[in-house]
Amino acid sequence: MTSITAAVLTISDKGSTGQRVDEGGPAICELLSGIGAEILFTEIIPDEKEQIKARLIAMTQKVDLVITTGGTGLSPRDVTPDATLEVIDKEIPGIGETMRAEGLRATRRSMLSRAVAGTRGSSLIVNLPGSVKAVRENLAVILDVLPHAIEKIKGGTSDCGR
Ligand SMILES: Nc1ncnc2c1ncn2[C@@H]1O[C@H](COP(=O)(O)OP(=O)(O)OP(=O)(O)O)[C@@H](O)[C@H]1O
Ligand SMILES: Nc1nc2c(c(=O)[nH]1)N[C@H]1C(S)=C(S)[C@@H](COP(=O)(O)O)O[C@H]1N2
Repeated sequence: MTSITAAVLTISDKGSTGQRVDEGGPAICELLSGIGAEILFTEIIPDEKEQIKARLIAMTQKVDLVITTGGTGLSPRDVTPDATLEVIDKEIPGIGETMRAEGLRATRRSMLSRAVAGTRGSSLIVNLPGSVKAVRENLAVILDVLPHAIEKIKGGTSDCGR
C-alpha cells in the first residue's frame, strides 16, 4: 500500500480565534502518523460553511485524505456535515454509521454527531466530532479501514474478500 498523504482541518470558532488550544487536530495527526500517513497540511477555521467548503475543495486537490474535527453537532453553528455533503461526489454512509454505533459504548450522545464521509475526486473526506475524546474514539474505530478505502477510491484492486 503506497503511503497516504493527509490534511487535518479543525473547524472551531473558539479554536480559530485562539480562545481554545486545539487538541483535536494534533490527536488526529498522531493517530494518522501511526498508520504511516504523511500529514501535509493542518489548519483551524471557524464554523463558516462556505469557508469549510473552499478548504475541503482545495485540500482534496492535494492529499489523499482530509479529516475534519468539530461542528458535527446540533448547535446553530455546527455545519460541517452540511458543508461536506455539498462537496463530495459519493457519500460513504458506513463510516459515519460505524462511528456512531461504536461510539454508543462510550456515550449515548454519540448518536448526536451528524458526521459524514465521502469521496471527492480520488480523495476521501471524513468528519469527526470536536472533542479530543470523541476524535480518539471515532478515529479508532475506522482507522484500519482508511488505507483500503483510499486504495479503492484510486482504482486499486486490493482484495475486499477478507
Ligand atoms: N479542536 C478541539 N480541541 C479540543 N477540544 C475541542 C475542540 N473542538 C471542540 N472541543 C470540545 O468539544 C466540545 C464540542 O465541540 P464543538 O465543535 O461543538 O465545539 P464548541 O465549543 O461548541 O464550538 P467551537 O469549538 O466551534 O467554538 C467543545 O465544547 C469543546 O469542549
Ligand atoms: N465516540 C464519541 N462520539 C461522540 C462524542 C464522544 O464523546 N465520543 N461526543 C458526542 C457529542 S456530546 C456531540 S455534541 C456530537 C457532536 O460533537 P461536535 O459538535 O463537537 O462535532 O458528537 C458526539 N459523538
